[in-house]
Amino acid sequence: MEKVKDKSIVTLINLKKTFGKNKVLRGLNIKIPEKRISYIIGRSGEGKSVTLKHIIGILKPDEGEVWIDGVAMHSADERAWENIRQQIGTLFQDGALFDSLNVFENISFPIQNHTKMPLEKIKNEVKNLLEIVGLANIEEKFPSELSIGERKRVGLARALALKPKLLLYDEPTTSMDPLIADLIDNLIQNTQQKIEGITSVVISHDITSVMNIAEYIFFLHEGKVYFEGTPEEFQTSQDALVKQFLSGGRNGPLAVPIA
Ligand SMILES: Nc1ncnc2c1ncn2[C@@H]1O[C@H](COP(=O)(O)OP(=O)(O)OP(=O)(O)O)[C@@H](O)[C@H]1O
Repeated sequence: MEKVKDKSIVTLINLKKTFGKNKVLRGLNIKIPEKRISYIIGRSGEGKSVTLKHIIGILKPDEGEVWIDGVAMHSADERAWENIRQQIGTLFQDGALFDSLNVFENISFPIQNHTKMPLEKIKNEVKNLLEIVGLANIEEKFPSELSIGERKRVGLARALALKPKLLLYDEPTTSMDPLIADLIDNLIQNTQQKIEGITSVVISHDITSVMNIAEYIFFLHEGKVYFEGTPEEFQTSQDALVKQFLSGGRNGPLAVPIA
């Protein structure tokens, strides 16, 4: 299989994706740095989720290249995608837990599906995963008995179950009150610190979270990366669009405010 030399875990090259007349990605270039927390940000509808879906292979590009961990996924078959997806943990907006399964069954689901680990070991593993996300002794509970924050934590524990190299968060703090948003920001940061070598990618338009915890930022606009850099570079940018995004204001080149 084709390999690249660079060490970025995800590289998207000149990615193009159109739905009907809607040109969503128009030549997107992204190189996600390894072992850091990167944010992909931008206005609603700019293609953040579409980008994420290309990274997990739910969507295929019309044009362009998707490289994951050195493998050319744009020319890969479904089997190769299944293999690579085992290295990717995804935390969807609502945690995406199975309502009819308890916490133990939810977290152990990927382990039971993809490994032959004996039950006793799985029990230990689930306990460890719960510990990483700051929970204990809730294995028997069902999702309906959990708070939003707990559901997110359980979703994260499940995303971590197969020890992924890459962790994707889809709008983790959207429509959360500021206290829960803070808690989730801490969770993202703690997870990054606790799991050696992991790379985190967060899709967000929550500018507070971005500035609190991003180590690197990609700002999408009109189907491309309009600006990329560290939070400091973002904050000191004199670009009118970047400044408007930061302030969330109505005044600036963006016709509609951000959030
Ligand atoms: N499967 C699809 N079929 C048709 N159009 C789609 C599909 N998926 C996304 N789109 C369109 O692509 C555009 C970008 O959507 P996307 O969900 O990536 O935006 P976003 O930047 O994540 O926005 P938000 O912050 O609101 O979630 C939208 O206009 C959306 O309607």
